Amino acid sequence: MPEPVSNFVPSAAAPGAPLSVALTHRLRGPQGAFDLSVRLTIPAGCFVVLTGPSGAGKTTLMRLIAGLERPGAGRVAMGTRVWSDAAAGVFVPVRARDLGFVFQDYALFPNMTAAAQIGFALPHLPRRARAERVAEMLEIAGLAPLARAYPAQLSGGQKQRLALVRALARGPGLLLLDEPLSALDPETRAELQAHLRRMHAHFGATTVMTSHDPAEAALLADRVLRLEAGALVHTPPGALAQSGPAVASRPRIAAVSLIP
Ligand SMILES: Nc1ncnc2c1ncn2[C@@H]1O[C@H](COP(=O)(O)OP(=O)(O)OP(=O)(O)O)[C@@H](O)[C@H]1O
Repeated sequence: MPEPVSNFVPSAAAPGAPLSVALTHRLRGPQGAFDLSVRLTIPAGCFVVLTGPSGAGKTTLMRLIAGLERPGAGRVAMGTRVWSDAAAGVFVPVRARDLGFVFQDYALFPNMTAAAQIGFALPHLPRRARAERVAEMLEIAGLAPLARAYPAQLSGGQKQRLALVRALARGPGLLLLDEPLSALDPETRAELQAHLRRMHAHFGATTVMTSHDPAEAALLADRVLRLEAGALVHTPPGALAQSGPAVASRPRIAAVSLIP
């Protein structure tokens, strides 16, 4: 049985902010060290899916954007706000960045109810406003009847919907989703894909999601990017459904700008 999905009507998208990344970071893989070297600009409100083989550096790139790791060199900026600039010694800690993130393993607190998990993300709000916001987010996630449930009482799809609204509760400009659907069965995964698109339309956050699934990437993304051995490579339209040629035969590109 498909999970019940909230019947809320998406509002006009609130604009996120453009994300600019120009960084280099040394990775140490099993076959030796290599550079993650990425330059891209993602326009406000754009939904980008990042694909590529295992070990290409997708998760590391997400962590560098989030501020969970410091880039070896280069700069990350969200709109006019510089989040990290290695040369200038700027590094805004993750908690001070206008972003939300969701990872494959939910990262929910096992001892907190669904409502408390969302409330935890809103410490800046007065009690009443926080309770209202929590109720609204539970409604959006289709989890209102499960407000008092603990993660162990939720299905995989419910947990991931909860993780998603928790990440969105503050209305972040940027949403980072690292393999958020890969632990789900195919039916729940399809349901969550539709849910993600609705969330994106509703909240309007600039979104970067990693996925190994080319069909999922094509379905969800405004733009699909492919990372191979630390570098972005061109992906001609239609090429994503096939397995790509070897890295060496692909044109390497120094910069991808998604600004029209
Ligand atoms: N903090 C780090 N410092 C240096 N190297 C790292 C660090 N974290 C991961 N690596 C290495 O960088 C490479 C890329 O790892 P990463 O997890 O980013 O790849 P990925 O594309 O997300 O892979 P997957 O699709 O399997 O999740 C791996 O070889 C890993 O061992």
